[in-house]
Amino acid sequence: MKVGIIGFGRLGKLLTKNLSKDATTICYDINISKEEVESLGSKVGTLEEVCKSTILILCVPISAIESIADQIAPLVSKETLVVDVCSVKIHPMKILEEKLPQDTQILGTHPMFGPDSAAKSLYGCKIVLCQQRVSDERYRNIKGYLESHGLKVIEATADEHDQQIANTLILTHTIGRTLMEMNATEMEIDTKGYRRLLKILETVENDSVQLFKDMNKYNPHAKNMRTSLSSALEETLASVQS
Ligand SMILES: O=C(O)C(=O)C[C@]1(C(=O)O)C=C[C@@H](O)C=C1
Repeated sequence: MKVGIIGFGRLGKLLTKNLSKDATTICYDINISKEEVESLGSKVGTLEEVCKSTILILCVPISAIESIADQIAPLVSKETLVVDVCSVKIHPMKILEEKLPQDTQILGTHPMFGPDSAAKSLYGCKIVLCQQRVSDERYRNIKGYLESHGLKVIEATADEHDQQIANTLILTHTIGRTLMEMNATEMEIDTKGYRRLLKILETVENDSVQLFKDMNKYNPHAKNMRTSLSSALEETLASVQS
């Protein structure tokens, strides 16, 4: 089995490192270091070459999915299963369904881990699968592979995913970015609770502003979460002023 990976950013590197232990992998990005790819057990390929893989994983920013779909549409073979790993699910799956040839299979996934939370191992990490345009057999094989590596598979529709992730991941990143904006840092006189609050930064501060903007922009449930967060904060602040 050959796995192609488009996008050699933070998540692309993590997936390359882990998948290369079990499969032949091939990576493509506009700017890519041959040495770094090879150090992870993979090799660099052209866009045409990665598109011929059995499984093609798109590790690109959410806002780049549309242009990547346009680029790969004429190149993917009928046998290729295209997998997206975006932090939102309705948007990329809709785009891929519209843009890719009808007989190309598509699997929506959201690995709920990254280089910070899964630096040592993927064991026990969660991944969401949205079985929308993929055969039962392929879906079962992928689910089995993930579970055999200790991953906890959560099956959901794209809408269920986006609703819950708005109130979990996006809320966390919003609070984390707010703490960063306040320059919150360890102090001599602080508490265990405060240190626990700062822990949020460990999974947020290394992620790009682009990811934060995209996860908000492309999740139709994010606005509701932001509205309830902001009114809850107002209520809380108002309660100490009265
Ligand atoms: O572990 C990390 O590096 C992450 O930032 C992963 C993280 C998170 O914030 O927990 C970030 C984006 C995702 O789509 C899922 C998980």
